[in-house]
Amino acid sequence: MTIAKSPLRTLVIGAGSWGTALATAATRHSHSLLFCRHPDQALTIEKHHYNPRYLSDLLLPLTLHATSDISVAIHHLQQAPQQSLIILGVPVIAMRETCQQWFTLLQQAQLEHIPIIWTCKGFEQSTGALPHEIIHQVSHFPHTGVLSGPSFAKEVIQHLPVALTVASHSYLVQQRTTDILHNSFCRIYHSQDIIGVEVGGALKNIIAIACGIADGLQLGNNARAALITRGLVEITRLGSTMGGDPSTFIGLTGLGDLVLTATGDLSRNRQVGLAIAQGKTLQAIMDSGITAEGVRCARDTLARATHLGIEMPITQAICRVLFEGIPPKEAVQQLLMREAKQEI
Ligand SMILES: NC(=O)C1=CN([C@@H]2O[C@H](COP(=O)(O)OP(=O)(O)OC[C@H]3O[C@@H](n4cnc5c(N)ncnc54)[C@H](O)[C@@H]3O)[C@@H](O)[C@H]2O)C=CC1
Ligand SMILES: O=C(CO)COP(=O)(O)O
Repeated sequence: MTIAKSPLRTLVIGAGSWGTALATAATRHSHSLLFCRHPDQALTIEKHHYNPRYLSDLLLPLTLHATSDISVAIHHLQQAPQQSLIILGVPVIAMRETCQQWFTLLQQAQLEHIPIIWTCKGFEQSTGALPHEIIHQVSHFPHTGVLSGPSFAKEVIQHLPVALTVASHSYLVQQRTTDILHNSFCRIYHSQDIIGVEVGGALKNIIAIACGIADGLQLGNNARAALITRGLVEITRLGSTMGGDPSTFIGLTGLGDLVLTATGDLSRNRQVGLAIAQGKTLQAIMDSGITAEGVRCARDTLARATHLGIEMPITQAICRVLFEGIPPKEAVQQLLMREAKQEI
C-alpha cells in the first residue's frame, strides 16, 4: 500500500533527536506528523526537510510533516482516531508537563482511546516516579506503553537496522506500534514488563557514564567488559526488586541498550563520562545543554537503592565522582579495592 492510501497516522510530540528519528521511521507506514515546540523548527522541517536544532546534517523524508500548532496536531488525529498512534518523545524531565497539557486536550477531543507510547529513560526527580507512574497519575487512559531498546537516533534516521521493544498490557498498543514502526530496517518486539523495560533503560545510562570515564582514563577493554557485566548485575538487582522480570534485563532494553550506550560514542551519557575523565566539570558539561539522563538518574537510583538496602557500588562510585568531586581515578581504586566476593 502506498503511504497516500495508508489509513495509519502518527503524532510524535517532542522534536528532539529521538522524536525526529521515530517520526521519520513512522513515515514508512503512516502519515507522520512531528509536533515541535518552536515554530521556526516546524517551518524548517516542512520547507527544507531537516531539523535545525537536532541532527541538522541529516535530510528527513519529504513525507514527514511538522507543526507547532496544537490544533493542527489534534486535527491530524481526528482524521483517523481508530488508526492512530501518539509517541511522547520528550525526556523524563518534561514528561509530567507534557502529559498534563496533551492529555487534557485529547480528552476534550474524545481521543483518549488512541494508543500512546513514550520513550524517556529515567525517574522523575521530584517524585522518583517511573514514566508509567507519571502517566497513571495524570490520566487513566486505557492504551499506554513504553518503547525502548538500543537505538541511536542518527542511525535510525539513516535507516540502519534497529530492534526495539514495546512493553504494554494493551494488545492495541503493541499492535499499533508494530503496524506503524515495524519495517525492513526496524524490528519491533513485544513485552508486558513495563517496569523491567523502564528500569533497564534508566539505569544503563549510569553505567554508560562509568564506561565513558573508564575509556577516557584509558583503563582498557578488560575494565569496560567488567563494568558492563557488573553494571548489569546492579541493574538486575534493583530492577527485579522493583518488580521487573529478571529476564528483561538480558534483553534488548537491558543488556542491549547497555552495550550500545556503554560502547558507542554517539551516546551522550558515555560522552559525559569521557568529558569527566578529561577533567571537565559536571557543571560545564551540563551547561552545554546535553540530554544525559544518567546524571540525574544516578543520584535518584542511589537514594532508592540505599532505601531498599541494595548494593550498587558502580552507581555509588559514579555519584561520588559526579556530585562529591572525587577524582575518577580515586573512585576506580575504591571500586577495585573492595573485598573479594562470590561473583553470582
Ligand atoms: N536520542 C536517542 O538516540 C534516544 C533517546 N531516547 C530517549 O528519548 C527521550 C528524548 O530524547 P532525545 O530526543 O534524544 O532528547 P533531545 O534533547 O534531543 O530532545 C528533547 C526534546 O524534548 C523537548 N522538550 C524538552 N523539554 C520540554 C518541555 N519541558 N516541554 C516540552 N518539550 C520539551 C525539546 O524541545 C526537544 O524537542 C529521552 O528520554 C532519551 O533518553 C531513547 C532512545 C534513543
Ligand atoms: O538511549 C539511547 C540509545 O538507546 C541514547 O543514549 P544517550 O541518551 O546516552 O545518547
